[in-house]
This record gives sequence, structure tokens and C-alpha cells, in this order.
Amino acid sequence: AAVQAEPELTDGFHLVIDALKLNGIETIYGVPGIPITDLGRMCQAEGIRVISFRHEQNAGNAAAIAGFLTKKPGICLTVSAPGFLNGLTALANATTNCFPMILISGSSEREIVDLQQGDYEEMDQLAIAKPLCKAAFRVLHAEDIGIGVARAIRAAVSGRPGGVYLDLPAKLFGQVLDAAKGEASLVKVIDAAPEQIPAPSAVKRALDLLKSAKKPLIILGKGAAYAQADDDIRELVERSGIPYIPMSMAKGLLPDNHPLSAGAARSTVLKDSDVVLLLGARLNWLLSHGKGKQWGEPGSKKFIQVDIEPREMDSNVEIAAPLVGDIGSVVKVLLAGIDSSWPGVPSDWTSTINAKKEANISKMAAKLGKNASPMDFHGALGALKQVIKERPDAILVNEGANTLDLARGVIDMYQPRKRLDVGTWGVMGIGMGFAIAAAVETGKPVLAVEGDSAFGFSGMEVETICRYNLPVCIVIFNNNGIYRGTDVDPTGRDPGTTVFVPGSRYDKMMEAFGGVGVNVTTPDELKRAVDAAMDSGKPTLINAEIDPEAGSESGNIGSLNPQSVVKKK
Ligand SMILES: Nc1ncnc2c1ncn2[C@@H]1O[C@H](COP(=O)(O)OP(=O)(O)O)[C@@H](O)[C@H]1O
Ligand SMILES: Cc1ncc(Cc2csc(CCOP(=O)(O)OP(=O)(O)O)c2C)c(N)n1
Ligand SMILES: [Mg+2]
Repeated sequence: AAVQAEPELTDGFHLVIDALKLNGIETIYGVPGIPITDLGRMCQAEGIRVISFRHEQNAGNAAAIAGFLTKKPGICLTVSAPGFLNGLTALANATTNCFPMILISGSSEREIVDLQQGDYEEMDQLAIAKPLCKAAFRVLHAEDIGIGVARAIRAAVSGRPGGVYLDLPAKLFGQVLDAAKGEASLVKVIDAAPEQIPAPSAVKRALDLLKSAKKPLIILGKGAAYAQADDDIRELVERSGIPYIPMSMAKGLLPDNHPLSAGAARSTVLKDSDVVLLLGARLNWLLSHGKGKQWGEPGSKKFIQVDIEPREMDSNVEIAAPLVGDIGSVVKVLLAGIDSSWPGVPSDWTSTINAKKEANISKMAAKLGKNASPMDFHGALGALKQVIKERPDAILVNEGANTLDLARGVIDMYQPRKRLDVGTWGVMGIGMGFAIAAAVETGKPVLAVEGDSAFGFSGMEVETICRYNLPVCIVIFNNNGIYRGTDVDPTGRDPGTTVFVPGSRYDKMMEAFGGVGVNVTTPDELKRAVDAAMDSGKPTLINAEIDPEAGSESGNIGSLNPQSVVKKK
């Protein structure tokens, strides 16, 4: 009798991999361990690039910024409970910043978790993730993996992008299924982030308001950078002639030295403008909630807000012309409305801005270019400003307080999505995860400008950077502390709460793993060391000695700090 052929089988491991590959996922950022160590190995064997980190928070940050850069969900893979929790900060940060990512964590079996019987790394991860992300799903049966992965992908990138949690209990991976049935259960997501066309009535309302403006302003936010509608956004600014200011991660959408950039006259345009067009920027704390003295007389502003999220409208102040839709679609119809009927922008408005801009730029220029030692922030930043001007396709990662706030104003960006920083939360610790993903996803050289404290949150990943031999040049502004390096403990028992070991040499850390370490004390030495790193493409860490007296508490946002009015007797 003919031998019955064994039915071809598949299993949970293979279905997860097939579902990710079917949907164009090419890279996973994670930390191995039970129950997902073999999943990572099998992903690698099936051609998915797997980048293994030293801490899940950094892998999660890498996945999040990969999502921002590619508009595909970045994937972070972790073990259960503590590994899952380590990934949660990055998942919450991604959701806050509207970056699409999926945190995939192995987990314990429901029956044990729900009876709280004390499993290895037992935790009700789905319940804990839900309040911190945009959507959360769990898959219990192998035949549901296709739908589960599809739902996670669509949730991450559709509408307002954000973080999604996908919970995969350990037993799911070993579940066996007929291969043909498995294949049929997979789902390729069609049109994951559908265009959201704005209503013609909303477009007309916005254009009428914009045409009535005597002092219009455009504010470009990271939602506009994310949209990848770069040419149309540039055309909107240039055809309308409306001055603009870019929020931090929108810098470079138009080159920062663009004639219509009002970045150097920010306080003037916020105070004196009459109609403000918000393009993928929220009126949150970063824009003083759209009210207060920074915004001039109360009621002196009319806001047009373009956002894919309808509920963002009126979040802080009344929005006179809400324009709900995806930025690409909205900018296209706005452009169509800026035709021969467009009145242009009154020249006294643009000349007022230009005068203010030139004054501020020359004031700033006087602080740059001093080749002094010990270096202050402006001396060091003047050198890095020149580096980016010469190498506009390099990606700048930036975190710290003074190191962040001053770099944002000094280092001009010339291309979109090249400045990656602490975003809406102002979170420390994104540095190395962002630097690794930027290098992996784009292949471009990365310059990470780090406060010494900020670097410390993710510094162990210098080993990861060396292991994958990534073109990352880390410059640590070593002012020996948080904000400054001068605090003392009034009792004399311990160092001050915000200072570090004096004379520390972070460059030795990079040498420990085979990278290039350099110590510099002047802007000229800094420029030479960064140029050498960029030319070599080798992992490099430059310890830039900064005067410990040079910084100010909390950079530009010291006013947010509560102060005690009670003087202890
Ligand atoms: N493709 C898109 N189209 C329209 N709006 C978008 C798109 N992607 C993100 N957004 C919106 O952009 C906004 C980004 O705002 P925010 O993070 O505050 O930017 P910034 O910090 O640069 O001001 C969010 O409200 C988000 O809903
Ligand atoms: C997760 C988290 N924990 C703490 C903090 C609070 C903070 C904001 S900025 C900063 C570091 C500032 O020191 P640094 O040396 O980096 O920069 P510089 O001013 O140039 O000396 C801290 C600790 C934040 N934002 N996030
Ligand atoms: Mg510091």
C-alpha cells in the first residue's frame, strides 16, 4: 500500500516569523532569554536582522525611533516580567511621541497567572501594558498568530501612530499546526495607515482664516517630519511665504538657514503672530499650552491645527480652524488653495522677523568659535555646528539638559528626520538606542551629542555599538555632573547629589570594547576628532572636557522646578 506522506507541519515559532516577514518586518531589536531565545535565533536564521542589546529599554527606544524613521512599526522583543517591564518605558515614550512600535514579550501561561500560582517571571503583562500604550493584544492559539500580528501592525501605524503591546505566552511557540492551515491563517495588512482626507469645509475655513492673517506663522512639529511629505511642506512654506518655526525633531524639514525660518526669532513670532498654523505639533508644554505671556495678549491668536487625531483639537486652547487628516493629504489640498487668490504675507511682518533673526544670530555667533580651554558649551557646540554643516546627511542624536537645550539652538539641521532627541517627555536615556537604530535603519553616520548624565542611562550599549561595528560617534559633554559639576553636600559627608567622579574618562569605556576613545579639551581638537570618526565610520567615543561651572540648572526649563519657600531654622 502507498506510504501515507507525513502532513507538513508548522508551529508557533514559524508562524510568528512568517507573519512578520509577510508584513515587511526586516529588523528586530531585543534582549534574548526564556521564552524567546530560540525565537530570536530562528528569526535571524530566516533572514530577519536581530540586534541584541544589553538592556530592554534601549532595545525599545531603538524600535521606537526605527518606527519614526521608516513609518513601519519598530519591533522590540523581550522576555517576560522584568524584561517586559524594562521595555515598557520605551513603549510608553513611543506612545507619547506618536512613534509606531510593537513590544513583543514572552509571557507565562494564563491558567497559572490567573490563579497566581507563582510561575517563573509570572506577571499579568497584558493588563499592565494596556494603560501605557495605544493598543494591547494577546495570542493563545497558533492559528490566531496571523491576525494578532496584523492587528498589532495596523494599531501601531494607523491614525495617530503609537506603541502596541503583543503578548505571546511561552506555550504558544511550540503549538503545532498543519502547514497549509498555518499558511492560510497569515494576514498581510492592506493599507495599514490609510490616507485621511480632510473635509472640504474644514479646508475652506482654514484657508479663509490664513488669507485674513496680517502676521501668519507656521509651526512644524515632529508629526510633519514623520509624515514624509517633505517636498509639499517645503512648497507650502515657500509658495505662501509664511515664516515658520520647527519644533526640535522637525528641524531640517526645511534647512535651518532657510530665509523663511524664524527659529532665531521664536519669541517674537510666538508673541506677535495673529494666525498660527500648527502642522503636526501639539500645543502642549513645549509650546506653553498655547497661552501665557509667551503668546502675547490673551485672545490675540487664531489657531489652525492640522492633526490626524481629531481629539487633539481644543486640548489646550480653542482651535478656530481644526483640520483633521494626515499631513500629506492636508498639505496637498492647502497647496491647491494657495493660488492667484493668495494675498501673500505683508512685508513689514517678514522684515520685522528678519531684523530680530539677524540680531539674535550675530549675538549667538559671538559666543561660538572661541577656541578656549576649559571649553564651555558654546565653544564645543560651535565645532559640532560646523561638522553638521559639512556633513548634512549625518544623523544627530541629542540628550541632556544644557547639552540638549543649547545644541537645539546652535546646531542647524539641513535635512528632514536627522535630529532625534528626547521628544515630548524630555526623557533621558534615549541616546544609544536611538543611535543604534539610526545607524541600522539608515546606514548613515550618527553623531550622538550626550550630556554625561544622559549618556549614563544607556552607556552600556557602547558594547552593542562595537559588536555590530556601527558608524556611531558619541561626544560626551563632560561637565562632571547633572547641569553643572559644582554641587556639594552641605554636611560634607558625600559628593553633591548632582555631581560625578571628577576627571572621569568615558572614552576608556569605548576602548574597553575595541572602539576608538579620544579625550579633547578644545573645540579644534573636538572638530578634528569628530571628523576622523565620521571619515573612519568606526565606533568612537569622544570625552569632551566642559567647564563644570558652565551650565545652568535644568537648562532652559529651570522654571518648571518647584522651589521651597520655607527656610529651615
Ligand atoms: N501622519 C500624520 N498626519 C497628521 N498628524 C500626525 C501624523 N503623525 C503624527 N501626527 C500628529 O502629530 C502630532 C505630533 O505632535 P508633537 O509630538 O507634540 O510634535 P512636536 O513635539 O514636534 O511639537 C501628534 O498630535 C500626532 O497626532
Ligand atoms: C529618565 C529620566 N531621569 C531623570 C531626568 C531628569 C533629567 C533631566 S536632564 C538630566 C541630565 C542632565 O545632565 P547632563 O549631564 O545629561 O546634561 P548637562 O546639563 O549638559 O550637564 C536629568 C537627570 C529625566 N529627564 N529623565
Ligand atoms: Mg552634565
